Amino acid sequence: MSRFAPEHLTPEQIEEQSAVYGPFTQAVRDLVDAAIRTELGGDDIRAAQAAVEAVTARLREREIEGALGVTFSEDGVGRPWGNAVIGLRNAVAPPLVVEKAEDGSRVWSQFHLGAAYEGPPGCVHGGVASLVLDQMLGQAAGAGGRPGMTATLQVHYRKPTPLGPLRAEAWIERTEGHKTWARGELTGPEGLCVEAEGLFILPRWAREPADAETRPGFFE
Ligand SMILES: CCCCCCCCCC(=O)SCCNC(=O)CCNC(=O)[C@H](O)C(C)(C)COP(=O)(O)OP(=O)(O)OC[C@H]1O[C@@H](n2cnc3c(N)ncnc32)[C@H](O)[C@@H]1OP(=O)(O)O
Repeated sequence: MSRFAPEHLTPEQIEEQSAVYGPFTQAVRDLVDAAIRTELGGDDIRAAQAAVEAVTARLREREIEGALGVTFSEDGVGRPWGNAVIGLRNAVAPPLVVEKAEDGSRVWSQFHLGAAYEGPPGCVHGGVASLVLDQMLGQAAGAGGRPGMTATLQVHYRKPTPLGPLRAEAWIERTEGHKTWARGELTGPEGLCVEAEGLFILPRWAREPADAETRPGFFE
């Protein structure tokens, strides 16, 4: 749990970093998509591999140890840039841009899942649907002032989820002490595909006063 770190950047510095890393990460996503779908072969692919390996070696000249974690500015706004679903700097993330209702009662996102997320032919992998809904339910809990970690997640696959444009929505169902039950759904152009319900718990280390010094801003 050491990767919740304060990093006091000004809004201008954050904007500057987003403007650099956001488009770069999108270019890496495009590379992944192109690598899956290209019909080139042989020498063209060997040349592309050498070019990609050269870029990777250049990037590794200066890198952090381990994962990116979540960094926070003084105003408490977090930057989960390494997150697998919403991370601005994570090319594995679609990424989802999550919107929330002003009163915090719901969150939703419209996004696109392409070839990199395929399970059944032409359809979203079930684990990816579950990944997206886990994040959305967690964000619904957070938006309602009830942040927590996923304790349970039950996923109901109602019909295959087509790759392409999708919408996810989530909300808090009920609360009890440090427990929050959230629900959500993933819909495609033809309607509901996946539903999920989950239990989110504010962990003991984040809620006990004895741990206040080590409590990350993430859970405040
Ligand atoms: C704004 C934020 C937006 C962020 C969105 C993030 C979305 C992404 C979400 C994730 O992917 S989180 C990663 C996946 N989840 C985990 O890795 C969680 C791993 N498990 C834990 O860290 C702890 O087990 C957990 C936080 C779930 C509970 O730890 P606690 O130390 O709080 O447990 P404690 O023993 O104090 O139990 C508190 C209560 O919860 C209950 N409980 C604990 N674990 C449970 C469980 N797994 N299922 C059901 N109930 C559980 C426990 O019985 C008890 O109930 P009672 O108060 O009624 O006695």
